[in-house]
Amino acid sequence: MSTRTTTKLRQLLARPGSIMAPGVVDPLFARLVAKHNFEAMYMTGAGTSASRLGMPDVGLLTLTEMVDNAARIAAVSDIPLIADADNGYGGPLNVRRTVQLYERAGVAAIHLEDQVLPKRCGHLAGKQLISSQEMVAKIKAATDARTDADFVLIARTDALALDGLEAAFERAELYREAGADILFIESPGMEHLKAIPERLQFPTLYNMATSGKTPFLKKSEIEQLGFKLIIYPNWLMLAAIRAADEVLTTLREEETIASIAPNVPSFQEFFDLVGMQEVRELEERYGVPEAGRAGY
Ligand SMILES: C[C@](O)(C(=O)O)[C@H](CC(=O)O)C(=O)O
Repeated sequence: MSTRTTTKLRQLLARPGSIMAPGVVDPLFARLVAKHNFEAMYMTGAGTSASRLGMPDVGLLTLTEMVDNAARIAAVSDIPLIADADNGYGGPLNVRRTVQLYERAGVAAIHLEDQVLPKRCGHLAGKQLISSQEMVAKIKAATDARTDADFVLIARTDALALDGLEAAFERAELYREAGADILFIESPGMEHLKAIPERLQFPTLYNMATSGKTPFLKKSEIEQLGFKLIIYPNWLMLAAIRAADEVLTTLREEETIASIAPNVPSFQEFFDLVGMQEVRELEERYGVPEAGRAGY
C-alpha cells in the first residue's frame, strides 16, 4: 500500500528546508502541478470561489462544496493536498465535521482562520475576528476530530491587519498551545517577515498571495527567513485567465483560431495531461474493444 498523503506531508515537514505548494482550483490544475513534480499542492479558497461560483472570496462557498472540490483534486495524484478550510464553516461543532469531511476527502492538511462568518480574503479590507478563546475552542475541536494523527492542522490568524503584529503573535501562541501543527500569520509585509519564524520558533506558513502585500521572494530567501511551507494560491488560475483572455481577443479581432493554435497545448499534450495513457492501459487490461478508444 502506498504511504498516506498525510504521512508524506509529515515526512516533508520533518525534513530541513521549506516546501512549495502551488495553488490549484480543480483536478486539471492538479494534474499540471503533478506533471511538474511538486511535493505538495494547495487548494485555494479564493480560487475555488472564483472557479466554482465566479464570485470573490467573501465566504460564499459551503463546507460541502469545498470538500467536494478538494476530493476531486486529491483524487488525481498522490501529492499531499493542503486545503483552505476558511473559518471552519461555523463553531467548534461545525469544525469537527469540517475536519472529518476533509480527512475523508483525502486532504493532508487544512488551514482554519479566526475570522467571523462570513469571512473574506485575508488581503482585503473589512475583516473581522472572533475572540481568541473562540478560535482556541475551534482548534481543540479540530485536533479532537481527526482520526488520522498525521492530518495536519494549520492555524491562521488574520489579526495582523486589524490589531498589529504583537496581537497576531499572542493569538498564534495560543493556537499553538491548542494543538495547531503550523502557524499562519496572514498578510504580513516585508517589515514583519523576519520576526515571524524568529518569534514563534514553530513551523510557519508563507502565503505568496498575488496582492503584492507580502513580497514575492524566492524559495531560498523564504527558507532563510525560516518559513516551512509556502503556498502560491492563485497564480496558475490567473495565468490561465490571462491566456484565455488573449485567445478571445485574437478570436474577436482575427475571427480565426489559426494564429493561436501553435501557442496552446497540442491535442496529444492535452490528453496526456488528463491521463489518457492510464486509460489506455486500463482499457487493454479489461479488453475494451479497440474501436471504443479515443486515438491520437
Ligand atoms: C490563501 C487564501 O485564503 C486563498 O483562498 O487562497 C487567500 C489568497 C488570496 O486571496 O490571494 C487569502 O485570503 O490570502
